[in-house]
This record gives sequence, structure tokens and C-alpha cells, in this order.
Amino acid sequence: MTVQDFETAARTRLDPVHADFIAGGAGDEITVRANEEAFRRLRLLPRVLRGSAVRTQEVTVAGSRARTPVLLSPTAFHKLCDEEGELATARAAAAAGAIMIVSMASTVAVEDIAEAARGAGADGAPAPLWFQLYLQPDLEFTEALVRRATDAGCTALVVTVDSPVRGAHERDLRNGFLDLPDGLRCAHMVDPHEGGRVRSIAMSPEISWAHLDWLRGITSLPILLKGVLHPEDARLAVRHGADGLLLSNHGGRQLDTVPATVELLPEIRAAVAGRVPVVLDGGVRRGTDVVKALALGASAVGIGRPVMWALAEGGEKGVRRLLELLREEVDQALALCGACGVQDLTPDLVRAPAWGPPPLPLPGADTARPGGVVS
Ligand SMILES: Cc1cc2nc3c(=O)[nH]c(=O)nc-3n(C[C@H](O)[C@H](O)[C@H](O)COP(=O)(O)O)c2cc1C
Ligand SMILES: CC(C)CC(=O)C(=O)O
Repeated sequence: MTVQDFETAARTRLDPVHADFIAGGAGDEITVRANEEAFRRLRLLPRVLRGSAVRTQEVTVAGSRARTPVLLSPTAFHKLCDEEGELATARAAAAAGAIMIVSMASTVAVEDIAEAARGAGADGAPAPLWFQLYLQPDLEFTEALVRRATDAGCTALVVTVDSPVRGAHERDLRNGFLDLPDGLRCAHMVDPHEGGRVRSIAMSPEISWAHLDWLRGITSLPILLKGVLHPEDARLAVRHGADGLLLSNHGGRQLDTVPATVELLPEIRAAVAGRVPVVLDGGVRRGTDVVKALALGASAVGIGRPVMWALAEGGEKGVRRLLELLREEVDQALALCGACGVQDLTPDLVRAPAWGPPPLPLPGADTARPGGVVS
């Protein structure tokens, strides 16, 4: 009945080491918890008598049209959850008309995922697929991967920029989960020039804005940056030609103790000043969470762990049910807010506690804390 139920059910089926890999985060997992808690602290303030009988959830983000504002954030290794892996996920996403962001660390190749999605798209419409990339210091390899994703029909690239090194996943270290089980591999990291050797994904601290400029020069696909948290970086992203941001703290899996993403949303929105869309992920578990994020200015929201749990619980059917459930919950929340669609969701529908940047005590200035970030 709820998104949370999928986790409970999945845990009875999954190897506990793999369940820990999915659930876990970096360090003390403070940010993992903060993401969900922040949504719980926000309150909705609905409008009434607005005639919201005909409702739509359609959105267009960075040129891709979707039937739902809920997209599938990139998650690695779907074959840990289901033997069909990303093929099952792609079919379910296509049936729901949801954007799926294929992880660079997927256990099925993007060409095969695209084929599965094409076969399952409702109304014969192609389901939008985006491709997530960790920029590799080996630019030739990165360029070849961008071409593969483009040729497979992906309509945007999502560059994850919060991973100059990998976050410290202490559950995995304790469990000794350091590699994929035999028989599974990252499909995009098999190097045809090196006799099928599987490369590791480099999370490299040498990656800089210059690499993004290089990427901008080799592709005409929209580029979204995933993992920008500081408003100054959001401004820089726009200046460097990014077409959108995926406001994400990697589900609390990179730097622990960073703020919940929904807390940062108003600041990031203000920084980009409407020039590019902002998608948000992290802790979205309810239709009301989706509505809160959209009201605060997100163009869409992503879900990570729930997809893995649903896949483990029921394969393609599980992910279909998950997406249906969220569609039903979003529809109900829209109706109860007096909204016919995303366009009717505005910041005045949300009451936020007083979070945001700490007050900057200026010499001689009144140091009283400003009110909530949502006015
Ligand atoms: C098991 C797992 C694998 C992930 N793999 C990737 C990945 O390959 N690339 C990436 O950019 N983010 C990855 N993420 C982060 C997600 O894209 C997303 O930011 C996060 O899961 C959203 O938070 P949520 O799980 O609370 O919905 C992963 C997250 C999880 C839980
Ligand atoms: C294997 C990693 C590249 C996947 C990831 O980003 C994560 O586990 O958070």
C-alpha cells in the first residue's frame, strides 16, 4: 500500500548484504535520514473551491516529455535485485511514461535498456531515457560512452559531480561488500579494445569545470548536473552551459551531514533564477513529498531506493506498482490542494520551518534570524 512497504517486503527476499548496500549511506547516515525528515517537517496549505476535476501530471523537463513528474534517478546494479535487472525497470518506467535515468553502473547495456523501453512505451510513444555519466579522466572512453548513449536514443545526459572520491559506505565495509557477485558486471565498463576487460569506474578528484566545457563541446544533448548543492556552483553550472540541475545529495551516500535536498531547493531555485529546470531527489516517499517539491519549484522529482526495493520485491510488476502507487498519491494530493497540475503548485502551498543558510552577522547589523525561506 505504501512505498515504504516495498522495502519491508524486499528485505525478506534480498541478501542482507545487498539490502545494506541499497539502504546505506555515507558515514553516520545523517543525511540519509535528513532527506526524509525534511519532507515530514514541511506542511501543505491547500486551496479550496478551485474546480480541480480534470488533473494531469504531465511535465516536460529539458526537452523530454513525461506523463509523471516522478522520474527514476540513476541507481547501479539492478541485477542485484532481479535477474532481468534494468530491462525490467525500463519496461515498467516506459509503461508509466516516466523518465528513467540509466546509471553508468548499470548491469545491462544502454542499447538493450532502450530496446526494452521502446517495446513497453504506452501509446507507441517512446519513453524518455536519460544517461548518467561519471566523467572519466580517459576522455576518449568518456566520449565513446556519450556516443553510445546518444545512438541508443537517450535524450539527455546527467553528469554526476558529487563524487570526486567515493563516499565512505561503512555498512559495505563492515559487510565486505566491495565487488559485484560473480556473473554480474558494469555493462558500460567492458572495454572492447582490451579483450573485454572490465574497467573500474573512476571517481576522480581531477575532474573540473574544464571537463564540463569539453563535454559541452562534444554533444548537443541537454546536460544536467547531478549533485550541485552550493548556490554559487548552481550559478557556475548555468554559466558553463548546463541545461538543468538534478539537486541531489546522492541519497546521503557521498558527503555525510550535507543538508536535505528539499531544504536547499528554494536557494538553488533562486540561484538559477528560472534559467534552467531543477529536478530534486532524496527522500521522496509520498505523493505529498512530490507535491511539496514541485510547489517549491522543482520541475520533477527523482526516486532511487524505492525503485530498487520494488524491483527486488516484484521485478517489472513491482516497479509498475510502485509508479502507479505514487501516481495515485500525487493525484490525490493535487485534488486536495485544489490543483489541476504542476502549474497550479506554488510556494504559498508549503509552510516550512525556518531553515536555510545561517545568518551572516555583519558588523553592526541586526543579527536577528530571517524567517522561513518560503514566503
Ligand atoms: C543503490 C544505489 C545506487 C546508486 N547508484 C547511483 C549511480 O550509479 N549514479 C548516481 O549518480 N547516483 C546513484 N545513486 C544515487 C541516486 O541517483 C539518488 O541520488 C538517490 O538514491 C536519491 O535518494 P533516495 O534513494 O532517497 O530516493 C544510487 C543510490 C542508491 C541507493
Ligand atoms: C557503484 C557506484 C558507482 C554507484 C553509486 O553511485 C552509489 O552506490 O551510490
